[in-house]
This record gives sequence, C-alpha cells and structure tokens, in this order.
Amino acid sequence: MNELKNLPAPAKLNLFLHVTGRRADGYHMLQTAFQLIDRGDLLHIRVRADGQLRRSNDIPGVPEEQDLVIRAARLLQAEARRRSGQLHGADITVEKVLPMGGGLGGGSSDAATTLMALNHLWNAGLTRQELMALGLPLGADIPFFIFGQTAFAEGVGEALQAVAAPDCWYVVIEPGVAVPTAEIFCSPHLTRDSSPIIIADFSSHYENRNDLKQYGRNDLQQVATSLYPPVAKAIEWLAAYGDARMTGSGACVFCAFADEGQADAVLERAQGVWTAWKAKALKQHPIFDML
Ligand SMILES: C[C@@](CO)(OP(=O)(O)O)[C@H](O)COP(=O)(O)OP(=O)(O)OC[C@H]1O[C@@H](n2ccc(N)nc2=O)[C@H](O)[C@@H]1O
Ligand SMILES: Nc1ncnc2c1ncn2[C@@H]1O[C@H](COP(=O)(O)OP(=O)(O)O)[C@@H](O)[C@H]1O
Repeated sequence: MNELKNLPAPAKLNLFLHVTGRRADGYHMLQTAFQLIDRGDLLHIRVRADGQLRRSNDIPGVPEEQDLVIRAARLLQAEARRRSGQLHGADITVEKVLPMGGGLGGGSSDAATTLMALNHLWNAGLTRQELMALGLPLGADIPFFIFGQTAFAEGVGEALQAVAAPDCWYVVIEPGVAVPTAEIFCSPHLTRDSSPIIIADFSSHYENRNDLKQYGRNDLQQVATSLYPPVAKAIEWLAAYGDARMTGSGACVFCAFADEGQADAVLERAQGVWTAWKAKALKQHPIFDML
C-alpha cells in the first residue's frame, strides 16, 4: 500500500480546563478532559519514492514549512531513517474544515493523523507511546490525538488517562475570531492557581448526574472573553440552552445535549446569527479502524 485517502483528523473539546501552576520554563500546568468529536479535517497521503515531503495544497496563512503536518512528517522521517537507514517521502493534502485558533486542536490533530498514517505507510514501526513522545514538542495536544480516547490530562496535557464521559451531542459556535493561544497564557489577569483535582472527582460528576451540567470550568475563558467580545457574546447566546463554555484557549464555544434533536433545535435558532454546527462525542479516534 502506498496511499491512504480520507484520513480523519477529528477536533477535540476541552470539557473543562484548570490552570494549576506555571513551570520554570513559563509553560502552564493544566488539568483538562479531552473529548474527540465527529467533525474534523481530512488528509490524503501518497508515499513518494524520492524521499521528499511535500504539502500538495495551499493553506492560507500556513506556509508549507510551518505546517504542523510537514513538521511532524519530518520528525518521523528522521526517526525512521535513524532506525532503518531508509529515507521515506510523501505528498500530503490537508482539507481544512476546522477553524484555526478555534481551540479545537485542528493543527495538532492534523499532525497526529500524519504521524499515525506515515508510521503505517512507511512501516516505521514506532509504538503509540513513541509517536506520542515524538509529537509532544510540536504541540501539547498531539499526544492526546494519538492516545485517541476521551482522556483526563495533566502536565501540559501529555499525562493521559482514559475516562468515561457523556455520550452526547455538542453544538459548537465559531465566533469568527482567531484566538492566539500564547496571548491568553501571557495575560497578567490569568488565574494560575486552581486547586488540583483528582480524576475520581471528574468521573463521579458524570456518573452521578442525569443532566449534562459540565464539570469544573475553563480558566482561560475569562481572559479570552475580555480580549475577544465575540467569544463572550457566543457564550451568552448559547447559555440560554445549557452550560455553555469555551474550548481550549478559544475561540469556539460549545454546549452538550443529550440527543441530536435538541442540538438541531438550537442550530435552527442559531441560523443567521452564528456559524454553528453539531457534532457527536466519539469514544475512539476513527483512524484506529482504518490502520
Ligand atoms: C490550550 C490548549 C488546551 O488543549 O489547546 P488549544 O486551545 O491551543 O487548542 C493547549 O494546551 C495548547 O497547547 P499547544 O498547542 O502546545 O499550545 P501552543 O499554541 O503551541 O502554545 C503557544 C504558547 O502558549 C503558551 N502555553 C501553551 C500551553 C501551556 N500549557 N502553557 C503555556 O504557557 C506558551 O507560551 C506557548 O509558547
Ligand atoms: N495544519 C495546520 N492546521 C491548522 N493550523 C496550523 C497547521 N499547521 C500550523 N498551524 C498553526 O497553528 C495555529 C493554531 O491552529 P489550530 O491548532 O487550528 O488552533 P487551536 O490551537 O486554537 O486549536 C494556527 O494559527 C496556524 O498558524
């Protein structure tokens, strides 16, 4: 096999996100729950015999050399060469569906899908753990996408444990602004001292409830909403239907619904007001069934 088409790179939602401290290097310690959803980018990959790595399409605002997909492929190419002596190449097409700077982890998910697919196509033989470690320096969310199940995460997001979360639908609003992650973490107004929780608190919250009131909060939300008023407006609008909150460092906002019909009803009201869509919670990364 030398080609894989329609490879899924699903989005994530941060069901809650607490900032518990700051490391000496300035990076923030987090506790979060990552949820995969059934909306995402699509990748097409074809192996090249000449050892070159190329992106086959243009992504406005993301030059080829900065694309996380190409950077991830280069890391794996070097590691595979170290192990087998062979120089592999590929052409990679990325069909972007997810907004950039949306807190949906699109770039990280594209990179994770690239690592998993190329490991398979090149027969590079890295374990899942090795792929997670390879991806981490490119983005803290990449290990989660390779882990591929709903997860409780600590550290900067790389210490992962599988957890059960509600089987539900989400309505997601794209407020129409891109929020740079660094700007939120740099803010002097950011709360950085949330008390650490234990994983059982998160799990029992969902076990003991019939409603979909979400666990904890997103500590990045206050800073993001004060810098980006459309994010605040989207939360305010969606909060009429449930517990609305921001994912990651924003800008996207989401709310959980027990069934698809409820999500459809909210989407109908959003028409003409917001760019919004629904997505189902995924139990597992859809690429696992393809490789
Ligand atoms: C906030 C989260 C939550 O899932 O997701 P997004 O909203 O970006 O999707 C992630 O932790 C995003 O991690 P990552 O993807 O590595 O963030 P980057 O955009 O590379 O980080 C940009 C900058 O934000 C700061 N940063 C990032 C993560 C972190 N735990 N502490 C930080 O202080 C650093 O200054 C870093 O240089
Ligand atoms: N393949 C890619 N897709 C999206 N963004 C990318 C990609 N490669 C690099 N980037 C850069 O990463 C930034 C963050 O994008 P993204 O991961 O989509 O958002 P977020 O981190 O808010 O979830 C973008 O603004 C862009 O500059």
